[in-house]
Amino acid sequence: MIQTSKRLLSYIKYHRQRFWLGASLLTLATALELYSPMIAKQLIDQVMTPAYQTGNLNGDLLIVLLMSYFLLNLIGSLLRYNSLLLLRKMSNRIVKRMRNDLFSHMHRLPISYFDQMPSGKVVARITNDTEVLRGNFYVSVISNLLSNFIQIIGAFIALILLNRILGSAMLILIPILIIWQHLYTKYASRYNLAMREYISQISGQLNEFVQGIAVIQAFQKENQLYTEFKATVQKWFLAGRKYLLLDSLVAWGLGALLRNVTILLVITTLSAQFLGGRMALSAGILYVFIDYINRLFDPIDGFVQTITNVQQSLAAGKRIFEFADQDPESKQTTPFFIKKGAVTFSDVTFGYSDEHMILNQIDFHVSPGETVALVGHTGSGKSSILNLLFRFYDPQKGKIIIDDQEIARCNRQSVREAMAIVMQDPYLFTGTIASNIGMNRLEITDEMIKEALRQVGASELIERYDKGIHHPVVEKGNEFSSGERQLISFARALVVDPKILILDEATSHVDTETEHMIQQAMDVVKKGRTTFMIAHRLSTIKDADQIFVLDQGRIVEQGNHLHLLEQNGIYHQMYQMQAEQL
Ligand SMILES: Nc1ncnc2c1ncn2[C@@H]1O[C@H](COP(=O)(O)OP(=O)(O)OP(=O)(O)O)[C@@H](O)[C@H]1O
Repeated sequence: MIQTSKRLLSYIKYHRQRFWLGASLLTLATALELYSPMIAKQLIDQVMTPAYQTGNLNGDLLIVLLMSYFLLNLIGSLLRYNSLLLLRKMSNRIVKRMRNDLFSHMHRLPISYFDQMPSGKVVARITNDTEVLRGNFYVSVISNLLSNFIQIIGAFIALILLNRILGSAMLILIPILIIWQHLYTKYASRYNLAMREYISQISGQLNEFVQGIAVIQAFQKENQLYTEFKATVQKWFLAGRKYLLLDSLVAWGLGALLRNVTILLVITTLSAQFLGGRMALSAGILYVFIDYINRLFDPIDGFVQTITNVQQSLAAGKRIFEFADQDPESKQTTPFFIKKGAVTFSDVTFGYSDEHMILNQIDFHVSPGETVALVGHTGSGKSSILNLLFRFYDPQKGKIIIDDQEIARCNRQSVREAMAIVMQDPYLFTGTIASNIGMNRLEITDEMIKEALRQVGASELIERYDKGIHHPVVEKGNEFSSGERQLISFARALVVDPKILILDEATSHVDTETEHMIQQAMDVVKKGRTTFMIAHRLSTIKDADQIFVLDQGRIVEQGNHLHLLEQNGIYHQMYQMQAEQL
């Protein structure tokens, strides 16, 4: 908690001037407002009481005091307004910085982090949690704590100056309030944290629902997901109810009770000070005493809300820092240079977790320009080999060497830049056809993009739209067929002219005609490059120079198509089965 508060406060250092100016204005505003009951006291004791007793009204003094009261409060309001403005500006800037930092941190995290973390939770860290800090912490918490603190101290000093004994006696309120706040904080934080956790789960479920809406509807999973969603909302509701009950009881019920009892005790004590039928103190003092007691309790009531805000902010801060503290991928600086594209896997063993290995002692060598096909039953480890080659993950044991350089020792980005990958389900970004192919790299011109589209046989996409390759792409390219999305991603791979190309099951989801079109595009893209491909249809890999047959994370057969058929093993069986299905 203390650690989180310190870290949250440390962001203020970027906006020191704004903060100190805001805090000083707020202190001044609170102090000025605190002085106003003293003017009211003068008004009662020096103008109204004598006027009643003598029948003469001191008009000049009345005007001076009324004007002073008015001016004091006006200046106080203006100062408070300006200080809040400064603190809000500071808060917006801090959250802007945090969001940018978190975003850039996010894409330095290893892919394995996202395997365990639902995307909704990551989104919630960068949007909701930072928003809590913006609204609650950097404005409400800081300004309330500061002005409440000054108001409480000021009110106590004023009460002691007005009546030393009674004022000092009221210091007894301090331990009572501390115990009260302690108990409240203890129980409220439990429910508060639970509520935030459920909110985070709700946003995770929503995210999953929106992303998978097509599959959900196709498999009529709406009811099941709705039931799960309702259950989480119910948990949030129950935690919220407990929190509300506690909050109402402590914040409002007990607060009002304590305030009224204090006022009653003070009035009783003061009214006992009668001397010969006359009060020993003025009406002004009685008024000012009650006013300061109210001013003492106002921040105390507000304090409970502030504590709620502090807790919400600390919980949000804790989650943000947990995310920010995730170790980013180690950053090697050695640049990776690719000359020919020779790939060697040497005794590679790998698992997504250290306990369970998925690939075992994988050994192979691929010469520059060769086409390699990976085949095997589902879950045999084909995609995992490509994940390692592209350095989405690093192996636990063994080496992956490209052109004499061990990729695990080289800068990840430069390894990835040397290759191009065409994924099973190509992802199109919001932008245009051109930006999805050139990926906003300045060295790639419109002409190069058009040429790439022509080469993969997608000239039609250039002519179809008024804006040509600058036709907008929205919603992950839903407007395009899966074959067209595939062709766009081939053009994306082709335009960077990579030495190594990775094709993940590019033809498994399309019809025969599109497959033929994609097959032709693949032949164009593969030319002159080392290509790794996974294809479930064995007919598409007949021409591969090497075929690796995987079974339970091991290469069990290896060779070209004819060689593997002769071996009469798994490949032969798979080929026969597919031939029978045709
Ligand atoms: N991100 C991941 N985290 C944990 N385990 C994973 C992950 N990705 C894959 N696996 C596991 O690794 C094993 C091999 O998966 P892989 O995707 O490499 O197989 P594959 O041969 O490509 O299968 P398919 O043909 O179905 O795509 C599977 O048992 C799978 O459950």
